[in-house]
Amino acid sequence: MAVRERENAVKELQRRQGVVIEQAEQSTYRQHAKGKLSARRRVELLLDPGSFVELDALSRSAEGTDGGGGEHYGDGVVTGYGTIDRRPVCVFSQDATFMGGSLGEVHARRILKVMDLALRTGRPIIGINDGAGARIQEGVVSQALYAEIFHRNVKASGVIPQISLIMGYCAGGAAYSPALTDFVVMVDQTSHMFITGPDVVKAVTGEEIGVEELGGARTHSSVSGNAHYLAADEQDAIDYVKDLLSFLPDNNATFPPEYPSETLTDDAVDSEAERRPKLDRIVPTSPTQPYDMRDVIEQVVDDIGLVEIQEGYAPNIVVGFSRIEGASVGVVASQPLHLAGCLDINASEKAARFVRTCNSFNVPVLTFVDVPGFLPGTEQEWTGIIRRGAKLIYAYAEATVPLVTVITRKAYGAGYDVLGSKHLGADVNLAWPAAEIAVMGAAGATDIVHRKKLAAVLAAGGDVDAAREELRRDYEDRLCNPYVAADRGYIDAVIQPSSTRSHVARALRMLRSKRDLTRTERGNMPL
Ligand SMILES: CCCC(=O)SCCNC(=O)CCNC(=O)[C@H](O)C(C)(C)COP(=O)(O)OP(=O)(O)OC[C@H]1O[C@@H](n2cnc3c(N)ncnc32)[C@H](O)[C@@H]1OP(=O)(O)O
Repeated sequence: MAVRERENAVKELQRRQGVVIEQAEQSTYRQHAKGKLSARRRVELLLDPGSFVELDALSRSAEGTDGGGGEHYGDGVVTGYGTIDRRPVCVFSQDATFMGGSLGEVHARRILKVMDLALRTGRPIIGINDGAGARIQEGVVSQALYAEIFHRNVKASGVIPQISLIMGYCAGGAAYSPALTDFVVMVDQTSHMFITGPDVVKAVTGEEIGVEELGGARTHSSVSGNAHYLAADEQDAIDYVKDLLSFLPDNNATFPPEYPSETLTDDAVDSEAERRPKLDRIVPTSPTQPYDMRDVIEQVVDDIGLVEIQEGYAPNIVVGFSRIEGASVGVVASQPLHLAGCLDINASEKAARFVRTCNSFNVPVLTFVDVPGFLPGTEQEWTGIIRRGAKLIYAYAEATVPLVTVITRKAYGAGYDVLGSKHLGADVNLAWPAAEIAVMGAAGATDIVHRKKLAAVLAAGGDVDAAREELRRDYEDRLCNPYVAADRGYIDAVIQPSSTRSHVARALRMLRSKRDLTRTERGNMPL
């Protein structure tokens, strides 16, 4: 190539790059007018400074489908890779200022390409969704390519972490891609997800509802459970994603990163310095008085505390990530502050999904139990507590990551079995001295088991209340304590609450080498 031709070729590249920059500036201006950040700026904030490498920046939408906008690059999406906390990740970010961020052929192929790259290289993928779903002008091609994205989401499920940020509209079938990912983060007031919008809802059902109430971030964080975090603004959403990634490995064949932390000494259990005396006073003496299980968690995990997931949804169970001795741990805890910590459908599904997420990504599960059982009532029975509660049993029973369980107070009935019991495969089970491990509480059990005896006392004109109290005490002493379970090895140790952190830390340290060694395809048959 002659020198002049080469100079012209470089000039043409620079011209095209100039168009991309101009487009980006226009997009920024239009998004700011709506109180939102541009697609590119979001990527910049998410990734380490200067680490973003864009792919397909000069791709163009198929001729005639770009709304007559002339030369336009990128087709309404920014894709590429970079690093977060120096760990490589892949990313895509939809640009709502081009054809509403709708998914046309080139737009979709860019997303598919970066998803494939993430899967091939075993890197997390973060999708920033801000688009109008299938591009109407591209018809079935757009629908088909959405299905290809769903297909990739499923192939990547449990293999690499997939995180969705919703930063605008995510409407129609498009919402199923985030739903297939591990975590969905929404921004208060500016994120909206729905299968059909308010107009269609009104036309079909006659119901009048606004877009915020139908599919806003608050609705999905507290009512539907579709969102895992309600961010105050876009920066908060991005910070939460970074936090999540710090607890997860790059893929299911590796382990989460470890962070510097104070390691407990080997004689930690009796070391005064490592005791957390507040734990000895947290559980109230009355079995019906609530307390905040988060106070217990804070005393056991490292100083970073708990990064909660689905905080506003099914608050009768708390789930989230933390660290112990600098290593990731997933925490599941019944919460006596709500519904007395009963398990219901929403709590069961929330916890089951979280246990499965931890199991996919080699994160040990630490369970705290104060559960009076499953929530009674027709509403729960008719909406499937049997089938949907069983999901939690399934999740624990299939988990192969280290499982450590601490019973702080009640572990009644099926609640005992379901929440990380030894019988479902937990590795280390601990109980506090006042734990009540039994089929049910003392009052209910006394009335059922001693109904005839109490009726006889009544008929004879005796003091029924005194008789009931005596029988209740007898039940508490004989059956409603941690020692019947400890006798049989269902509980490995009854521990003083203040030494819980040391016990848990040492158990997790011992379990670090736990692997699923029972896979039958490696069996050595007697040939
Ligand atoms: C398997 C997947 C199947 C699906 O995705 S089905 C879902 C199909 N999508 C939809 O039903 C959403 C249709 N769009 C809307 O409801 C609204 O545009 C939406 C998302 C609520 C945003 O509303 P606004 O913020 O008021 O914006 P707007 O309506 O003025 O639109 C901005 C520009 O985007 C364009 N646009 C919106 N949705 C589009 C689409 N699906 N395909 C192609 N272009 C689309 C719209 O024409 C407008 O363009 P322009 O700026 O006027 O040139």
